[in-house]
Amino acid sequence: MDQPVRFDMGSELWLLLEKLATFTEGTEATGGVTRLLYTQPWKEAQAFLAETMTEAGLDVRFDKVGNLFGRLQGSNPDVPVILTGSHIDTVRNGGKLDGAYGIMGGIAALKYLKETHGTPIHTLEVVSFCEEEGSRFPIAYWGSGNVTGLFDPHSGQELLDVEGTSLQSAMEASGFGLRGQPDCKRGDLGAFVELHIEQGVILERMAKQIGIVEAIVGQRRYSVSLRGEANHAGTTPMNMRSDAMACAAEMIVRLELLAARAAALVATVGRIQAAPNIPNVIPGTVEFTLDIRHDNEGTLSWFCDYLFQEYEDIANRRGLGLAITPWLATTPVPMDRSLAEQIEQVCGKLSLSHRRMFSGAGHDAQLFSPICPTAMIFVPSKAGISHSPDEYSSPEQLSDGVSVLASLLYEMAYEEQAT
Ligand SMILES: NC(=O)NC(NC(N)=O)C(=O)[O-]
Ligand SMILES: [Zn+2]
Ligand SMILES: [Zn+2]
Repeated sequence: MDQPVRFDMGSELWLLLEKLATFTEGTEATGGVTRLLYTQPWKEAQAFLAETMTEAGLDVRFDKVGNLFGRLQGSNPDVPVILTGSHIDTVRNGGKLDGAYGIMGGIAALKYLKETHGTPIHTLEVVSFCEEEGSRFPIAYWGSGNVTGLFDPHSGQELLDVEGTSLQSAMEASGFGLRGQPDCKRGDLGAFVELHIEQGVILERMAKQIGIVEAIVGQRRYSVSLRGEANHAGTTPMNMRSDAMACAAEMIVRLELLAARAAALVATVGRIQAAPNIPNVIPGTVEFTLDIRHDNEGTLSWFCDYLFQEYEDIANRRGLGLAITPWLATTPVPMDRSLAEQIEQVCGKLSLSHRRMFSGAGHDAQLFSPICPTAMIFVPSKAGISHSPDEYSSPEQLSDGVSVLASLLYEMAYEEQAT
């Protein structure tokens, strides 16, 4: 490919993404998408993607945990595979693009390369990772974590969703996690490139068409459990309460105050559950989640240690029991420098404005960075909105991202690499 090609495929992409978005729990009145791991909408979406990959001329297969791969076989079986793709699961009432765009864009890129340039030297694959968000079970990156060896396919017995269903049983009910199915861990990967929406407002504010990710922030997730005493809302004087909800409220306000003081750190309480969750009963127990992120591992650790000491003091002063359970810890991860430079050059050839940046969102790419050269390509998000039905990027922006991905994959897989 002497001169990279700038596609105009955004409208087609949007049609495919709109179709993918129909695979959702309930028809959210807000137009949001809810597609959680191993649910019926998840199965239907993976089946639709398998069809789409097949129509694109790719060889299709699932691995043991339900990761879906579309393969464009290369001429040289002795060189590593170049992988692209993203995750098919969503948050509850999320958008149409987070994850889905990287899969659909990867399929479109491989389809174009096969039809235009035939067989590559390196095998190219596009993957639909079964899960990344951590929205159903207290684990994130289940898909890429099994491909990179971080997780074992049969380590999900103890992981329960809010209904008490284990990941293992949900996986088997979906036809995965069975003996004889292909293993997940890959040892043949030469690079991973993920196309994704920015999910932030920097590219829009800076009027840049492409984001080149230099690093992905570190992330910690916890469950905080408080044990007080359920009691009558009408007959229990204020100074005789062991109120788990009031304690949680004090902790959540404290979290916001401390995070606001720690530059560039973000902290979120996304879920809270009270029991017995009845208006006229003082909550005896409350459980809430913490999601804390920063681009520096030392700051992340320091902040969590400081916060949890404060939580101990608050719980002791109020006479409540406190348990803090970690369930996700990822360190800040750099992307591959030379791939970032290569993307910069592709953007130049395509006359696409671009800038280097951090990702405040987590991505499957962060699990590949330690095992092979890894890169991420961002396209702008309207008003920076994501994890919301209002998540939007224009057809032109989506198309620009695929143009960059296709040009980069061509250079990586079709051109003899300088040794
Ligand atoms: N692309 C994402 O939205 N990733 C999300 N998921 C994880 N696992 O980080 C997140 O919360 O940032
Ligand atoms: Zn997400
Ligand atoms: Zn994502």
